[in-house]
Amino acid sequence: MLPNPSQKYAAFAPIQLPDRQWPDKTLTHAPRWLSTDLRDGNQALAEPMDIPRKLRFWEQLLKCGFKEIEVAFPSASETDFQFVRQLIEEQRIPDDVTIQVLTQARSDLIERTFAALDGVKSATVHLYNATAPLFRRLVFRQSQDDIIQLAVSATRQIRALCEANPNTQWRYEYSPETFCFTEPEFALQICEAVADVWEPSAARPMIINLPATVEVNTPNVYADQIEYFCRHFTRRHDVCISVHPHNDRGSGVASAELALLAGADRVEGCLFGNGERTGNVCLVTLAMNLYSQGIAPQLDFSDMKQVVERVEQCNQLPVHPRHPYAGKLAFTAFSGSHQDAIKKGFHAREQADSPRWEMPYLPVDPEDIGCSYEAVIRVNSQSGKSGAAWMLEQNHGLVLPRALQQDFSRHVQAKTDREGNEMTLSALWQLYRELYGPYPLAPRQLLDYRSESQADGELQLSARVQTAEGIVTLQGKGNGLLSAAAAAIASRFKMRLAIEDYHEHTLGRCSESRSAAYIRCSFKQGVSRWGTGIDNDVSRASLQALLNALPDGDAG
Ligand SMILES: CC(=O)SCCNC(=O)CCNC(=O)[C@H](O)C(C)(C)COP(=O)(O)OP(=O)(O)OC[C@H]1O[C@@H](n2cnc3c(N)ncnc32)[C@H](O)[C@@H]1OP(=O)(O)O
Ligand SMILES: CC(C)C(=O)C(=O)O
Ligand SMILES: [Mg+2]
Repeated sequence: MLPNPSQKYAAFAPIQLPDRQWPDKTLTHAPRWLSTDLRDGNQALAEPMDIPRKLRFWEQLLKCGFKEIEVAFPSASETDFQFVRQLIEEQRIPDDVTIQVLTQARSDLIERTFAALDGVKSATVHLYNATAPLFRRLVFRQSQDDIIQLAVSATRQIRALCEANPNTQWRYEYSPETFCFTEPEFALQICEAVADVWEPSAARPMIINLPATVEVNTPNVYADQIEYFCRHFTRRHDVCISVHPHNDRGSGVASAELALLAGADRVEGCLFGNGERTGNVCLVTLAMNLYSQGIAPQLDFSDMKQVVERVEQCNQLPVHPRHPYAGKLAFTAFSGSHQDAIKKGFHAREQADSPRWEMPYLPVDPEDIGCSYEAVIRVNSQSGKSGAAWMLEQNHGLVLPRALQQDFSRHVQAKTDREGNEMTLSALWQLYRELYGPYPLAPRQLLDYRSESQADGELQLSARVQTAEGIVTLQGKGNGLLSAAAAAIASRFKMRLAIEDYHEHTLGRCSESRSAAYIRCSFKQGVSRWGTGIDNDVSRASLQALLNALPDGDAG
């Protein structure tokens, strides 16, 4: 890279608009959406879609609720042409959906475009030509007047062809391609000239699409350009102003949002930001951003995973795991403090009587877009006590006491740090059972027990326990079941122990629920250990928890 890049790259001169209004506006409703996945998205693929792939994508777009879909550049290829024919001839276009097709301002290409559209009920014909100084000078080698003439005469031809086919409801879209680095006055001038030919009205709909063909500015500059255009365009109230941001600087979404504040009515883009170079603006992100602010986006992503799968299949490109709302990791927290806050958020939500979503770190409820809470918290060496506790609670119903969470977390931390891996749920559960029970077959498995109240108010316990050496019988007395059991263990296994902590809860909500018991015992030299027992009977669960808290072997 250059030590002084200014020798090579000139900074863009921002537009002068000191009385700009857009910074004080807020978004209150969804814009009109146009998906250009089958055109701008498609033209950016190494292997453009064949007709079956295009059809699958088309069905997906309908399912998501798109009402305007740019389906092809019919004069570009036989595939694109035939795709449009197939949609029309097989009557695949719902009455409330308008297809759009793109053409250059070249007479033969316009003819071919109309041939593709023959017999369609309604369609938008989209004409583009680049207007920026660099393109006028380098690509077209034409003056401003020549460039205006190119657009005007193509519009005349399009109008005539529309009028020659009155059975179709026609809409016309004009894009001064490269708008975002065209002189604002010239962009206005060419759009005025084109609109003078089309004569837009309610009966003759027109869309002026102002693309950020290559994103060259910060989004506020694009917003200024849009506001300037909207304020000065003579026929503003007769046209729909559309934006078409690309993402070269990574701010396509911000550009679209600020452009909407600045007066745009419509956004063109692609699902998950596919499109030329770094992509078109991502329509999923834009829609979900509105949704997260309580605004119905008029697009449906209730089954986000399915949409991702279908789009990946059609585009043959992966959706990034960190893609907003849709990536595999979009709702996942590995880090301890995030997990702790999310776990508290979910607990608070269970108690809350308001539907309001108030969740640390999660801007929307994953359930709304068909994602389970399973992937929300995952455990590795960056995780704290809450992560592992959450996974056990969600998947095994165990609500660990805080001190047990801390104890377990130390073991999880040591293991994940040592192995450098994420810990799966099954590995986590296995570690938990190894440390605390409940085992399928514990080293000391309670078989049965009897307890009797004594005249002195104490309880006499007799319990049979299966050990590796065979069945042993424990006998002890205490002022309750657990103290009797502790006395019995102390005498049978020759260990000193004291019960320091005891917790129990039911697993699940029905009356046949099982119980989980957690016990912490201290042994000599300050050693303490936890055990967990699960049983249909709470007393058996407690006794087993106590047995599971004992150290291996007979030495205490
Ligand atoms: C920003 C965008 O996404 S714009 C859309 C871009 N999409 C595509 O290009 C995909 C489909 N395109 C194609 O298949 C081909 O480019 C075609 C069929 C349209 C045209 O192919 P060709 O006739 O071989 O021309 P080519 O693609 O090289 O186009 C360049 C010529 O078109 C001219 N041109 C470029 N854009 C336009 C336009 N919008 N209107 C009129 N002429 C144009 C160029 O100045 C150049 O003219 P020249 O040959 O006299 O120098
Ligand atoms: C054809 C136009 C709208 C385009 O795709 C662009 O400018 O990016
Ligand atoms: Mg584009």
